[in-house]
Amino acid sequence: MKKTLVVITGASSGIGAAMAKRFSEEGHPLLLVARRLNNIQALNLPNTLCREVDVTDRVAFDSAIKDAQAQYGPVDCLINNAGVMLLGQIESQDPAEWRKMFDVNVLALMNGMQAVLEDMKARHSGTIINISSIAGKKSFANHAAYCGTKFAVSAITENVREEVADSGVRIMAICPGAVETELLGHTTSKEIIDGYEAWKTSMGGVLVPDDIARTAVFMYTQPQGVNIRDVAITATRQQP
Ligand SMILES: NC(=O)C1=CN([C@@H]2O[C@H](COP(=O)(O)OP(=O)(O)OC[C@H]3O[C@@H](n4cnc5c(N)ncnc54)[C@H](OP(=O)(O)O)[C@@H]3O)[C@@H](O)[C@H]2O)C=CC1
Ligand SMILES: O=CCS(=O)(=O)O
Repeated sequence: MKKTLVVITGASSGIGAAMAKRFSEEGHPLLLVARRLNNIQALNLPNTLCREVDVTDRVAFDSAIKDAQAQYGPVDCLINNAGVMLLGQIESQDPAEWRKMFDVNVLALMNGMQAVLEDMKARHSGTIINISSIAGKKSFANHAAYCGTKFAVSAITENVREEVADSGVRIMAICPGAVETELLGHTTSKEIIDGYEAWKTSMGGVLVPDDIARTAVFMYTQPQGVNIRDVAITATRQQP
């Protein structure tokens, strides 16, 4: 059977890059988007359109999806993975940091959902996987704004799931705990980064991106009539 188009945002590193490799191994044509075009091109995956897109640019995001559909047919799976984590305390954090997190983690994710949902509903098929976080289920030190974005992602995912369930379209969330990626590197407080690294060491290491990639493939490859709504996945030794 012909494999269908999978779109992955934030595929230039970490979890997104790992998912790109896994879905490509499954034989899917891909649209990979991120700002670092070199990184996604360097994955060198077959049947893959790589586009330099800032997901907060709705027009550019839509246009990349249209181009991929012209080449590979309808989007059967959209993975909204692009995200930023700028840890800090509300009393002292630069508001530009939380604005950026809400723009990328929440508003761009909604843009992505809107770009593909109408067509998926009309076809009575399709899957959207939103990458939320364990920080979308509970609070963590220095995570107030980030948790706000991920609680929003989880809430939007569940709400839209109900809205489109009757059409046969699946909406899923994956909520990872700490994963070894570049994510922490954008936080501006060295003290917070050091504390987070010490926490990771204290649990003997964390998940690797492929742990999440395998999870996404497992969820997606269930029959269309089966929707694994929400998966929380953490290192066994992660306590909170
Ligand atoms: N690592 C972890 O511990 C956890 C991560 N997550 C979530 O997983 C997702 C992936 O993060 P992870 O792999 O860890 O981190 P990385 O920093 O390695 O990857 C983040 C990805 O998002 C992309 N991105 C960021 N901003 C934009 C933008 N404006 N437009 C397009 N792409 C963008 C980056 O690409 P580029 O810079 O090239 O644009 C990059 O590919 C995020 O949503 C994160 O919140 C959830 C729980 C745990
Ligand atoms: O999303 C990030 C993972 S954690 O910091 O909440 O564990």
